[in-house]
Amino acid sequence: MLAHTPLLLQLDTLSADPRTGFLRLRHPVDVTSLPGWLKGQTQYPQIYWHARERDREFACLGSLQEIRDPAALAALSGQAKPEGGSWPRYYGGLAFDPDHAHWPEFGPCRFVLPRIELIRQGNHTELVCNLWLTDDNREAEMAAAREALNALQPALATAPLPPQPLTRQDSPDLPRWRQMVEAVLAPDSLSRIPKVVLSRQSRLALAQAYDPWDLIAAWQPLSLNCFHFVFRFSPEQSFLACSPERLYRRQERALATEALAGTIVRCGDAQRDAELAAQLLADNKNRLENRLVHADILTRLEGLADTAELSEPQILSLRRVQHLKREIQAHLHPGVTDAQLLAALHPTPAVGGCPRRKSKALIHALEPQERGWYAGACGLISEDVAEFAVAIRCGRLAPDSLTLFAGAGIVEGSEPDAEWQELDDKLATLLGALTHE
Ligand SMILES: C=C(O[C@H]1C=CC=C(C(=O)O)[C@@H]1O)C(=O)O
Ligand SMILES: [Mg+2]
Repeated sequence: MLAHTPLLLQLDTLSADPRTGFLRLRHPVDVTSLPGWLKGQTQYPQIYWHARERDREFACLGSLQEIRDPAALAALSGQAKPEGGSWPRYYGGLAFDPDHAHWPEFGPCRFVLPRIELIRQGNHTELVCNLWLTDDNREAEMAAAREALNALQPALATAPLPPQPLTRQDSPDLPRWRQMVEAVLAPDSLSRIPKVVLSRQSRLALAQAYDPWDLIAAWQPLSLNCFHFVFRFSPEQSFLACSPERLYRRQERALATEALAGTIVRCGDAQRDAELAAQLLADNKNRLENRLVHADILTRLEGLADTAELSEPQILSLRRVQHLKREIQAHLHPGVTDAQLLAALHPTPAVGGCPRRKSKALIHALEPQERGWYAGACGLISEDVAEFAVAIRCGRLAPDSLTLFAGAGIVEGSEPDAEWQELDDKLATLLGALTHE
C-alpha cells in the first residue's frame, strides 16, 4: 500500500461528511529522513523546519493559502479552534526590512499554509493532508487534496555534496568593509547610533549545482544547537539556514526570547575553548553588543508583557564560534498577537542595531547589497504556538551560485579587521561542509 493511500480513503469518507472549516487528515508513515523525503518531491513550495532543542521536524509541500503582505499577518490570530481538530500552521518568513526592495519570489513576507505536511516527533512520523472546506469549495478542495496526495513521490537518499573548486566573491570586499566600519565608528555617528550590524555576502560560483536537500543534510549535523530550515518556493531558488538564534517562541501566553550577540572563536580543544568562553564573558565590547540587544528587547516587551525575566549571561557553543546569550522569559498580556510580537521584536539589534530606525537607515546607506531574507525572521505561526528563528548563518542557493551571508555587530571598541575575521569565523562551518574540511 502506498504511504498516502489511507489519506485518500479518509478523503473519500469526507464526501459524505458535511463539516466545513479547517480539517487535518493524518496517518502514520515510515519516513526516516525528512530532507530525503523532500528531495523526492516535485510539488512546490517545499519547506523544511526544525527548531533548536526540539525533537520535532516538519516538511511541507504545496499550499492552500499564502500570505504575501505583512499587514495580513494580523488576521492569523484570534481564529476559533476547529471542531475536534487543531489550528492551521503557517510556515514562512519576513524579510530583514519588509519596506525595502527584496528578493523576487521571497518578497517582504511569504507564509504558506501547506497542503501536505510530514511531521516527525521522536520516532513517530505522520503524513498530514490539510483542507479548508466551505460550502462553495467542497468539490474543488477535495479534488486539489487528492491531486496533491497522488503526486507524492518516494523519498530519495540525500547524497554527499559534489566536490568542486569554489571561487568566492565578497561584497563588500575588505577595503570597502573597513570604510563601512569606520563610518559606523565615527564619533558623531556612534553618539547617535551606538550599534549597527553590518553584513557581507559571499557568492560562490558553482560549476555543478547543489541539491538543496543534500546541502541542508550536509550542514545540519555540523550545526547542533541550531534551527535548521529551508524555503524553496520554486526549483530555481532556495533559502537555507542553520541559525543559532531564536527570535521568539510563544506557547499560549508564555514567551521565550533571547539576546544572542557577542562572538569569540572555538578551536575544539576543551581547555582552550573554556578560556575563550571566559574571555568572551568578560569582554567589554562583546558585552556591550549583547547588552544593547537585551535592553532593546526588554523595552519593547514593556507594553506587551506582565513580566519579563532576564537570565545571567551564558555561552552558546557552536562548532567554530561561541556566542554570548541571555535568555528572556515573559508572560504576555491577554490577546497579544504574533503580528504584534514580530513588529516589536524584529529586527532585534543582534542583526539590525539601535536605535532601530537610524541603524536600518545606515545599513541601507552603507551596504552594497539587498539583504532580502538574510537577517529576516523565519518560522511558523499557529493560534496556540509560534516560533521564529533569526535568519542568520544562511545561504541563498541558485543553480549556478550559493550566496552566504554573515554580519557582525559594530559598537564602540570594534576593529574593522577583527570584525572581518568574525564574519569568516561565523561562515566557517557552512563553508567547511562544502570543502569537506
Ligand atoms: C548577524 C549575525 O550574527 C549575530 C548573532 C550572534 C552574534 C553576533 C555578533 O557577535 O556580532 C551577531 O549579532 C550573523 O551571523 O550574520
Ligand atoms: Mg560580534
